[in-house]
Amino acid sequence: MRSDEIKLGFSRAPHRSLLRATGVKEEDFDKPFIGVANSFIEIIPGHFFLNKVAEVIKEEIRANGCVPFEFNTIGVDDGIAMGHDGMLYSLPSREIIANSVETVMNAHKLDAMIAIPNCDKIVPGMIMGALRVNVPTVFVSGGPMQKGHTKDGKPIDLASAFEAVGKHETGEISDEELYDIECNACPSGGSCSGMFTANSMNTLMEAMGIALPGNGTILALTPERTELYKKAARRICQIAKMEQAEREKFKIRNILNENAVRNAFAVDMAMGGSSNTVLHMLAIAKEAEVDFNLEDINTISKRVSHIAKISPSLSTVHMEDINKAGGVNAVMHEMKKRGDDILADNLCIGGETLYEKIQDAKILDTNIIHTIDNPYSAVGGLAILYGNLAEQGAVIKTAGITGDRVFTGTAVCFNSQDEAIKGIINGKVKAGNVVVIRYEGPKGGPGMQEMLSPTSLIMGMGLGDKVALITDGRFSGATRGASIGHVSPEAAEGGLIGLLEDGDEIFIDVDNYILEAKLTFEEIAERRDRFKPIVKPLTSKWLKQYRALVTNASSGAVLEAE
Ligand SMILES: CC(C)(O)[C@@H](O)C(=O)O
Ligand SMILES: [Mg+2]
Repeated sequence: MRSDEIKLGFSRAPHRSLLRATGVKEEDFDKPFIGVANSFIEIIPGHFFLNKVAEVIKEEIRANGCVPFEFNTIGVDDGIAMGHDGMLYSLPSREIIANSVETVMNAHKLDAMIAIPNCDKIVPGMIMGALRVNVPTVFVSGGPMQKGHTKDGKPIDLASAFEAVGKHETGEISDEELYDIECNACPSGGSCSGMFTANSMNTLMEAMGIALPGNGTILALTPERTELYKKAARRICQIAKMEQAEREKFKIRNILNENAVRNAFAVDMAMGGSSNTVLHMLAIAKEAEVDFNLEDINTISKRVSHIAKISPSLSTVHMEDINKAGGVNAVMHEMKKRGDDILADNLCIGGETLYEKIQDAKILDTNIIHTIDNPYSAVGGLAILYGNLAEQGAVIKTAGITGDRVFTGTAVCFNSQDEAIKGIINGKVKAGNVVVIRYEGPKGGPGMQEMLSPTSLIMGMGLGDKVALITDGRFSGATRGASIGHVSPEAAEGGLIGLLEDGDEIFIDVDNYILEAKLTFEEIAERRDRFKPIVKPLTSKWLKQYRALVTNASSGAVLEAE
């Protein structure tokens, strides 16, 4: 056992002494030590109950002959950090989480891990940490939130709350209506109810085979979810007690391989996942040492049909509806009917292969999960655009476009999200504009802010199908409309987005993957000569460290040190 390093021999008497102080009994020294990577934190609705979840899991681990050691990571609630400089810390928190998991698991030589994430950055952070540690690992997320309802019964969620701010701004809704939405959009604990970033990542874990079926869709705080926690705990114990050769198969790098990464993107396409999945999956692929690049996404997108539309792309459908309609297994079973190359067969943490896992799954409601011959679209819900404005790529969630897929507009430039919010509210943005928000990339922000406030204001103010938005920052999973993010290279590293001026003509063609500024070589060269990138003043030591090490979005905004 890996934990023999801290358990065996006379030289480890002090180590055992310390372990005894934590409650380890004589008979426990023969058992596998399981790290329980939890993310209990009181300020996130998807996490405030995870202390109780960990208790259930630890009890099951003890009952199954292993010894649990719980530790916790931090988390940022993107919704609460939204629209102010708190969001600068959101993406960087992914690195702290990855580093925390690596630190605790490796410092104490634990044998296996069960990870309990839920919201946006906690999921990829824990996966990245787990990949560095590379022991058998089962993921089981806290679970999604129920959808909410207004007083008159209309389904709502967090996206409705953000868009309501724009509607209130234009006078379309009253103070009372805004208050009704505020009080009812988030009716329970869990990760916000739509296919936002958290639930997208929790769903992709099923496709990658690192979590058991139901992980993406079974509601939090339900008996069904508690069963899933227990099942996951039993499974990690089963694996931890296997003979070494058998156990080896379930080390996370043997499960989360190239096939798993490709399967994750395929499911993402079929279900219209958050644009943030691109950033996180690229970072995960890098950590797993899998050869996967941004360009590969369009190849997958062309092959996969979009068959499940969920909020924010379809405001009436939420994760609980997908669960009732058969869950992610039913989606995968249906997707596979389009061809053998849609999903690769691959070992899953439950012990079966992906094909075995989905073979009996059925769609129970074809209004919610469409059949393969009746897709929402024949291509997937995400696309990567290229052109002089995005030589290394930019991301758009095609599933969320409400207006034209070809758009020519004139640029209105803002050098930060704050400037953009003020500009939009003050009527600086008009139909036919392309809103440019720059210096919000991983380095420029720093931290690549998620911009649900500007995109929701645009939707809420009725400009959704009349303007486009491009940024080197990123969006929320709750963002809709022609919003193009992750523009790389970013302004802070000299990308053309930094050279744009008000009035420039910008051309977007989603189906041909184009994002271009209509500028001549001479114009660009002349502007580059007088270009001086803005460096935002920073007081935070952590954000300074982050800015020094972070790479751009086209490589997942990972930290790189020599
Ligand atoms: C606050 C949200 C909606 O959770 C957002 O963080 C996302 O990325 O989806
Ligand atoms: Mg987010």
